[in-house]
Amino acid sequence: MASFSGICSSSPTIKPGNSTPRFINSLRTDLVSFPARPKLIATDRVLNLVSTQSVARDIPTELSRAGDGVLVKEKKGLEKDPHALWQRYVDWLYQHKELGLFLDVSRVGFTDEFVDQMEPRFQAAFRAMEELEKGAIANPDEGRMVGHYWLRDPKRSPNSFLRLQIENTLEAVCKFADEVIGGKVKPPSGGRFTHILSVGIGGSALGPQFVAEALAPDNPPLKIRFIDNTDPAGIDHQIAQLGPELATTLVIVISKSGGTPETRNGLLEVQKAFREVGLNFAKQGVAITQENSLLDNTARIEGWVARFPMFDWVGGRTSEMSAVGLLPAALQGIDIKEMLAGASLMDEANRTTVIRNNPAALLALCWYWASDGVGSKDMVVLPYKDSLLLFSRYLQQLVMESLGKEFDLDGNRVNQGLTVYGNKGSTDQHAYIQQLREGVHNFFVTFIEVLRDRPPGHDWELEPGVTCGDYLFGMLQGTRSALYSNDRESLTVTVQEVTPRSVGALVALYERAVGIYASLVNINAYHQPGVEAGKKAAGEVLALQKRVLAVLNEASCKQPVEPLTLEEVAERCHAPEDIEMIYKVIAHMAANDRAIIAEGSCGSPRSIKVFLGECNIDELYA
Ligand SMILES: O=P(O)(O)OC[C@H]1O[C@](O)(CO)[C@@H](O)[C@@H]1O
Repeated sequence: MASFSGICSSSPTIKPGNSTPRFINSLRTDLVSFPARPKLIATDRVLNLVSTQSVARDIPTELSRAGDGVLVKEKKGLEKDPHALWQRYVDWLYQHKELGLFLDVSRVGFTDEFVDQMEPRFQAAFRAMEELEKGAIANPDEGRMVGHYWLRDPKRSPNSFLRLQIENTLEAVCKFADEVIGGKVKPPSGGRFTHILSVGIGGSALGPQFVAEALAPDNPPLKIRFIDNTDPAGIDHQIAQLGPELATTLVIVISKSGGTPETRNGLLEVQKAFREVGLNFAKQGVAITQENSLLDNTARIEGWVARFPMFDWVGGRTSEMSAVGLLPAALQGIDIKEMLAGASLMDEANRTTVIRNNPAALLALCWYWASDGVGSKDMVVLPYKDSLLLFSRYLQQLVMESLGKEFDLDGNRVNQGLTVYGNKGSTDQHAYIQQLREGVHNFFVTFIEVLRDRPPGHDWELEPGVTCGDYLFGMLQGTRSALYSNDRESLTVTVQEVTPRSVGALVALYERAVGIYASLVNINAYHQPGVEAGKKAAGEVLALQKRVLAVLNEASCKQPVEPLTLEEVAERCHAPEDIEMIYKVIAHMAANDRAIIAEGSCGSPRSIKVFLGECNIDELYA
């Protein structure tokens, strides 16, 4: 059995100090400070953003003419003259020849003055990005470097150790994938691995899910399934769908921290399923995680088939080009080197400091304009291609977990963010486009267009001169025009084809746009402190549930059994203030036959008397 323990365990821990990090914060002396929560004052053709805070000295007079503390952004009506609009289209059209990628921002109404006014902020953002790529501590709260750009261009790593880590991991991923596909690494039952069951959540699932949907061939060497939740029925479904092929399934458990509860639960459930049919999980398990995490240690001690590293300096939501995204992709026969090449080319294009030549900066400019730099409008992402269906879901985490922040880098409460949702065109035309065209005006659209309809030689005309793909094209163009004519702004990203290269480029484009936009609005894009609150609260609920169980158990062991009211349970738990949560815990247990409602019903909480079906004496005296 191939062992990759060398890759995962021999690396010394990299301390930020090893790479002479610079603090991005120190760069920000020349950044403007931003309005915390601008009050919007709309006039006929002018929208004034009145800051509750100071604006920087370098805001051009045009913007700050209303006086200190006031940012005035002119919003003219959208250009409707066809000739002027065509000129705008031509003037602003961005093309990346080698990638076959275009970006059209002509249907976003920013003015030349606005671009000029934003110029100093963009230059500061470009400098911050340059420092980040050199190894600065770009995630100051967590004291971490942010290195996902090095994954596709390892020579940009701040030191040779990191470079080697990246290169070795890529080599190991390719070798392992070749050996699995070629049958050298095989399941204990013999034959070949036929399936992947990926267990992970958030950034440890969304990238692999998006890429599988976008790029996996119709008959991949290994078919992939995902467990990305702690929903037992969902987990059972995935395992049931595998059926006897569980014996030829490679289970890849992905977790940067190695301690995410949903992923741990998924792993325990899968291990149970293996035990039940007499399979040895360790012989089919692969871990992708940080060195010495709980998951890493479990995999090492239990002797799993392989372990691959997840680096401290790669965030979950930007991990698609690490082993997290590359291993599942390679096992599905996707050309991961092409994905990396596409991302690298896009990164290179995004290093220019000329806004109009920098596609990520153009995106950030449009986001800022459309949402007033405070997330006042939502971003609707509409790929007109079924295989890109999950792009909007992938972007939802990338953008919202990165930009949705309560405080800016100076500690001001800003409640920033940019809401992302979407599905696909033209399907959504028959769902919510009605509201986009005519209803509440709280969004801008990003169309994702793919020029190639089908592989060459497969197209046919379903009516004279018109193919199925022409309809899709027509729907996209029609929707774009119809929205614009009603003053709904949109931008369009066009790629020639959905290939590993273009998908890599799309991922890199949005990763950089998020980074630049975060600089523009002065927030840390690389941490997620808000997620902790929900996790902590979930832990408290489960702790309360254990107390409830102990109380009910004690009452249920009495002779005769003593059914308790909710008030009695709450009192015996010493948690009268948690009575509502206690009710919910009991209702959930009752729905799952783990508690018995002796009197009353869950619809009338005050009427309930409850006990446990079984008395656990051992627990009582534990
Ligand atoms: O890879 P992990 O550590 O299991 O985390 C999964 C996800 O959970 C989060 O930390 C937020 O809950 C995401 O940022 C991350 O992608």
